[in-house]
Amino acid sequence: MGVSKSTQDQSGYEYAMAVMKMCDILHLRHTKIWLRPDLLFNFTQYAKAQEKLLGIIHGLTKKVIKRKKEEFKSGKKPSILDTNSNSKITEVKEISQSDKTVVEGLSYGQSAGLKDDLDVDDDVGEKKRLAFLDLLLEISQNGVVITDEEIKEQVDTIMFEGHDTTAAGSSFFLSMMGVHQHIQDKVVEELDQIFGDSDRPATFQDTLEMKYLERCLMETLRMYPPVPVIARDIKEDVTLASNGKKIPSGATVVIATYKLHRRDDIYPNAHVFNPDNFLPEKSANRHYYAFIPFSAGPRSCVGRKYAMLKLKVLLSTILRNFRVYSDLKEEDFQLQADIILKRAEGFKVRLAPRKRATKV
Ligand code: HEM
Repeated sequence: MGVSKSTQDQSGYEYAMAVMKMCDILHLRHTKIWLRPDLLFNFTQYAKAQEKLLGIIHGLTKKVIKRKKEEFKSGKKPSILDTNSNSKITEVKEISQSDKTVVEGLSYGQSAGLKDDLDVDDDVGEKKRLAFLDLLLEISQNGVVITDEEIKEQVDTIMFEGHDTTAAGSSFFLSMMGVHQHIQDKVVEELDQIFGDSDRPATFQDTLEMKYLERCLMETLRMYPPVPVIARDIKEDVTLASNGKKIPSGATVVIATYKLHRRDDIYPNAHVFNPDNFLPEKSANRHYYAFIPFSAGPRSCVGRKYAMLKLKVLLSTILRNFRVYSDLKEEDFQLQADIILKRAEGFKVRLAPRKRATKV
């Protein structure tokens, strides 16, 4: 949003907690059918709690926008994101090769040569970009009709989508590292090769070298997609190319990413955590839509490149400093990953400070 850290207070934490509690209420309404009609829901304690939580959530968004607007009016320059790959990590650089765009190190396992709607060709080279909120405010000043309410909704969307999914993804990743110690060894080895004894912050270039960590991350997103189902309302009749069956307009189609990612015909031993599923040669032979943690098509995740980048920086920083342990055993996991996960109330992951290999 282009709001510097020094201006942030506890509100970021309160925001995240409020979103978490709000999600609990939403999930409750999924499972407790009588809570679904607003008429009944409004009489419960949850309705009151919801009002309070939404006040916190929308309150922060409003505060951030207000502060930005004041900066705008006072003539303060908007935040420019530096895309210099050797300094801050802010932008993904795409490299154009012949007629197709190759996103180096960021293919997410999808088949080579195929592009999704977001892989646009004009996104080449180093660019100066505005932070998201600065951009919205700037276009609203330049005659584009976008109301304050619309800006608020966009900011709400990005703030929610951006933190909940990455939090889930990084938790699952660390859980996998704790359970699969030998895989963690390999990630740590790669990080030691990249960073040696240095404790400098990771750069964009470093993230491109985190090939094995990236494979582990993609394997985590395969087995435990933070968004396990997506759905679409069908606006016109659709005939499926695969079997000629017709889906009528008005139907809701639910796509279970979680189930798709567990298909043994696509991923042999699909219930086993195996980062090699994302070796380039394996990914190349898979259907483009066989791996869709970020969904696909025009409404797929706009933050996916940012998410992969930030996750790599976050997770590499943790694993450079800590060893992750779990109270679950790898054998248990490999046998029945999901049953164990469901049963594993109080499943703990421990972090222990780690000495750099090169220091020993
Ligand atoms: C591991 C991290 C993430 C995962 C797994 C993820 C997953 C998804 C999925 C599956 C969708 C599409 C839902 C659908 O098709 O109905 C989506 C949409 C979206 N995501 Fe993400 N996301 C992640 C991170 C982020 C981040 C970091 C941001 C923003 C900074 C973000 C912003 C959005 C937005 C704005 C949409 C809605 C796009 C639209 O409706 O056109 N996401 N995300």
